Amino acid sequence: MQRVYLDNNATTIVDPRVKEAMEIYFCQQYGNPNSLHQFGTEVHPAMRVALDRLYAGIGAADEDDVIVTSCATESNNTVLKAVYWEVISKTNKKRILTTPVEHPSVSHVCEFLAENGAEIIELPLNKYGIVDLSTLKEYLDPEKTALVSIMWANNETGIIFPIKELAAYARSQGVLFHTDAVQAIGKIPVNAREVGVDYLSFSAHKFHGPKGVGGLYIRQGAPFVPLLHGGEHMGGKRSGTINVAGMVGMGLALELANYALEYEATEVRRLRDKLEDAILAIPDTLVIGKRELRVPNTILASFRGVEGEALIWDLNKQGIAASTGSACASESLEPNPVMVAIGVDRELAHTAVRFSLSRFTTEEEIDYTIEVLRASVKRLREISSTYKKC
Ligand SMILES: Cc1ncc(COP(=O)(O)O)c(CNc2co[nH]c2=O)c1O
Repeated sequence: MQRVYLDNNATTIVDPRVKEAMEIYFCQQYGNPNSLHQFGTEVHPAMRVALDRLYAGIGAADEDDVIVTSCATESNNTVLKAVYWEVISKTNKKRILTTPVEHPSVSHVCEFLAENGAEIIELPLNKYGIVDLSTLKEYLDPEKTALVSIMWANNETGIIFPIKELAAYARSQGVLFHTDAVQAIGKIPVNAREVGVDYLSFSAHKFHGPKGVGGLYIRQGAPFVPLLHGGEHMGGKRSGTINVAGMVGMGLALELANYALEYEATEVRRLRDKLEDAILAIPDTLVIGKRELRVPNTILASFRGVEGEALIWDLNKQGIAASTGSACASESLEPNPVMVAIGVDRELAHTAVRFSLSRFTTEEEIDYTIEVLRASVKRLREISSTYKKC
């Protein structure tokens, strides 16, 4: 049976060139970088190269900070809790403006901060599934707002948010801006200084780097306190012995991902659109978001009358890995929150399936997926208790 991996928004294969670059830091150059002896100091040049790649890869200025974390979840926690300690707990600016479709590593932190005195406002999305500038202007009170936190691209739909104009407005009002760029980096151009954000989170395993390593961009002068204290690593901004192999891998993966942006925008998009067109040719289907307003690799599709979980298990049995947009909750599936937030009817929101490609996806894999998908949907609808051909 052919195996086809179409869940790249969950995690990606490590680029073989990245794996090769990481290998020597396990059994040859394994010293602690903070050690003064040669086993420690010999890894410093590679760390410098990695940091240079990270700065260049996300468009950070020399005076800014880029810290290496364990993952984007840590990066998001770090930003939100730093703003809480440095602004919300010390001033009358108690508000965080965010969206209803953020990743839980933003939304759940906001819920925790709300239990500790923060005021969280979720900005309503427009019919395209994004926050538009007029909405931000309507809700942003600079006297009361500590931070705006809006993701660059949504992990389930791939819908891209207008970060440049939103961040510019927040800055004009003297309000800090954070973007979770996890699903944008490696898919579309990301430049922190160009868009003017104060904080930007990312994660290596989303762009063919290793799992367990992420990063956080901090604009010069942006308020900050560490999430992790206990040592002078990362200039005191993130304590803990540095994951040298992961840092080297993430730096190279980011450089390779940016080299491949043209390929993402053309070939990956072409294969995504080929699959999307085949999905839309199946009766009673829906794809969320206008494709030109999405990152090039993602499809969130609904197949009326077919539970999302049932379809991904059927595909899985035939070697195809996809995921549901919807979060499962015990035996009763929750409707996909993103689809609910952008107004898709709740019945359809139970039928969401996400397909996310990468630069390693082949045309043969897409052709196989189309063939299997057509048959799976047909078969599942024949036994569906809710599907009535419209
Ligand atoms: C937008 C976004 N932010 C943060 C994270 C967390 O990153 P990590 O801590 O480095 O893993 C994810 C992971 N998103 C997904 C993980 O599995 N399916 C997903 O869509 C994400 O999509």
